[in-house]
Amino acid sequence: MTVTADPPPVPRAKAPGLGTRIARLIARPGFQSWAARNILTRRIARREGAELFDLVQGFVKSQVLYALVELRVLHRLMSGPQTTGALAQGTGITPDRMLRLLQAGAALGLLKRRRGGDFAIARKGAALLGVPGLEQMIRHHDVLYRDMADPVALLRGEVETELAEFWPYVFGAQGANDPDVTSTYSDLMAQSQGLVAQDTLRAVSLSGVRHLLDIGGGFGAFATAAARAEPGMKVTLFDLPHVVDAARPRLVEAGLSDRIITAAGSFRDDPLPLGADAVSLIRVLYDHEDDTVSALLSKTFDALPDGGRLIVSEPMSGGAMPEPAGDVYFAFYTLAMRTGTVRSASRIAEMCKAAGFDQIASPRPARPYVTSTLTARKTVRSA
Ligand SMILES: C[S@@+](CC[C@H](N)C(=O)[O-])C[C@H]1O[C@@H](n2cnc3c(N)ncnc32)[C@H](O)[C@@H]1O
Repeated sequence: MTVTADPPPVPRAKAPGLGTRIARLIARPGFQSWAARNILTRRIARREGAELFDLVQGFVKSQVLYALVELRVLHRLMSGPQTTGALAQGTGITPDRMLRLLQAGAALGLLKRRRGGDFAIARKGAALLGVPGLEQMIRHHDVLYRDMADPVALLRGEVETELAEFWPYVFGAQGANDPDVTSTYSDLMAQSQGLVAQDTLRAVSLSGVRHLLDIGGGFGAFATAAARAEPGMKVTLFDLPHVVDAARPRLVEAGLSDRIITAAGSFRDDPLPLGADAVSLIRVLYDHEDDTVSALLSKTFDALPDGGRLIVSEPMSGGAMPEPAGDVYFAFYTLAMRTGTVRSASRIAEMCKAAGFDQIASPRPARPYVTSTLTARKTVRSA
């Protein structure tokens, strides 16, 4: 961890506003101990104290979760309640240390400690196993964890992050030609895509669309879900050559290869396929810097006919109303990727407007940690 000299003090406001005066009062240790005892404030003080401690121990919780997943404790409990000794077997972990992990898992609500001292799966633990891609996501966090070991250095841009190598396609079509690499990232993406597709299709109607162009469509999970939702609609899946090669057999397997055609290319360097009256960009923009996004939105605008629709779906920043998934997890994830960023719906709307789109709408997301959506239209104004 970098040893950081204290940054220079900021000038103290001579006539601070009410918010600052209250904050100065709350920050006094004497006030804190008074508030913890006072009958009117003690409930709030205790709740905030517990919330603060939760923030402090956040990384320990994540690492406990990682160990539970890595040791397949949740899976093993799906066969029924187990003793600590049975769960320690074959893990290389002594029973007393396994008990520590199990106690932690129970404290996190993933397991239940039973009266006899053995452990059972809890509802939340079972739900974790039922979310597609969640275990894989947790397991690849060893990389993010290392990248964030020194968050100040990460913010200063001094860390050669591993995530940047894990997702090399973001550096352009050239970096993505290793089939092993593209298949690793696309598997992880495809696992979580079902949920994203579900929430996107709930938030956005594709009714009336004849032909959808899914740019950066990965293995085709969204294309597949969209084609099933709109049986009369044709879909073109556009992505980098190796990704498209991997998507094709999946589309055949889904029995949709006649309605979903693939087009290989880079949206940076190649023209977009023409003929679609709607374009979807699902988890594509947040991988890229503003210049690339602006160029892509302009290209998309040009490729659409009058009245054409644009659908953007990805985790977003809360903007003026910061939000935990977008402004904590995804903001730092994209920082570790060293390209791209999460943007608020209003920032994406601004960029869409600059590209020529109008009728921009962003429905309230049902699960902002899964995705948020924005829609826009191309309206050609007669001179
Ligand atoms: C984060 S993934 C999202 C994939 C899919 N839409 C999903 O939500 O699962 C971003 C996708 O954009 C594709 N992509 C990245 N750069 C691209 C480029 N220059 N041209 C075309 N596709 C690109 C990647 O190959 C990848 O499939």
